[in-house]
Amino acid sequence: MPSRLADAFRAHPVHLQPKHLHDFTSLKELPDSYKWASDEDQYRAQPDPAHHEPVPVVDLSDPNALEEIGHACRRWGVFQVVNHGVPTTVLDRMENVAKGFFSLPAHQKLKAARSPDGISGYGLARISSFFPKLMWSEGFTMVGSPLEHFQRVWPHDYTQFCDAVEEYDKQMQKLAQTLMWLMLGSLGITKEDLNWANNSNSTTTTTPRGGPKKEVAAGSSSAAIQLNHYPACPDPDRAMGLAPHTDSTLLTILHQSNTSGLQVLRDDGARWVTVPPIRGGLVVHIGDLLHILSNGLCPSVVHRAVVNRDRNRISIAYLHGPPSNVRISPVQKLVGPSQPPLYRAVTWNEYLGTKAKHFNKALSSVRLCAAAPINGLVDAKDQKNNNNAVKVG
Ligand SMILES: O=C(O)CCC(=O)C(=O)O
Ligand SMILES: [Fe+2]
Repeated sequence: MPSRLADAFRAHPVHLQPKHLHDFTSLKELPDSYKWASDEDQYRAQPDPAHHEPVPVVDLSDPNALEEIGHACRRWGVFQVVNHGVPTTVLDRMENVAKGFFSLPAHQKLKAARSPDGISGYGLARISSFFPKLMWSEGFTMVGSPLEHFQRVWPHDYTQFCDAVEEYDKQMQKLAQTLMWLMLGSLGITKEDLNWANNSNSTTTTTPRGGPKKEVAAGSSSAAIQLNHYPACPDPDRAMGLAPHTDSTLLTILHQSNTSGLQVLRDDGARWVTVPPIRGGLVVHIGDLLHILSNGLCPSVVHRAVVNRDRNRISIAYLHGPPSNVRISPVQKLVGPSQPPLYRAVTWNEYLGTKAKHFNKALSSVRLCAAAPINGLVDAKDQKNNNNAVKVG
């Protein structure tokens, strides 16, 4: 089993490479390879109902924040946070890094291409290989320092971009820890209940730009930063920005630019609900590992990104996971004679490998008990014959 996050996909190389990406800006019509139609009807971009109950917004400075987070975690698996302490300037600076990178000509971006079995770099969404059609997006993943990639792309002014990422990472680490303990606290779980979490304060993703690689302290949590770009699309109703999925994290903190596109699945798969961008606000998703840790009490939210006709969209996901050596299993406190453990123990790396192999069936593949809730998702390849497949709209 790989012990470093960066090695999680070694055994599962992807065959769709960045060279398969089109130059989106030159396309005046949607090519067939991007048309999600007929067989993929369930995944077609559809408007969501205007008056659906909105995704909860939690003000972290509100004395009721813990209670509201508890409610959102159990009922939604997603919420937005405001007054979270991360300065808007830090978010804006990071958004500018993403905009700067994605607006480069294709040959420049390809200098930072992700290798087939690697985790970091520029490329198509990894989940693309599970679908017969391509997604209208491009991404850049950072695990560890982006220094090498940035030097290749911006040989003269990479430092300002590295600095923005480093500051973003620092702020997100802090917020992720705060949110994690609020989410767990709302379930009655304390630091004493998770021995691995006691010394996991010093987390690190990126390293200082010029300096030596920071050693990751034993017990420190791991993370990745994912930049996503969804260019304006000539036929948004037939395209898909990012197909429905759950995140393989404990939790994900998502910053979205001021263009909407993120949707979460609600009402047992009946409806997609848009998560509107809030200036300075951040979206928090529960990932599969927190779902496992909570013994199924908190759903890992199924979400997707749709695209727009006239506007580019950027999103930045901070993917927060446990220390790579830690086995995540349902917390003892939440297990009892009437609540048997629903999942077996997995490390983050092991789970990422499972996800790379089984995609939306990964959670059920680590399930111990038939009663464990799964979120109604099925692999696109199985959809034709499956009556319980997600219905959109
Ligand atoms: O762009 C978005 O809104 C969603 C991004 C996302 O789900 C991801 O990066 O995992
Ligand atoms: Fe996601």
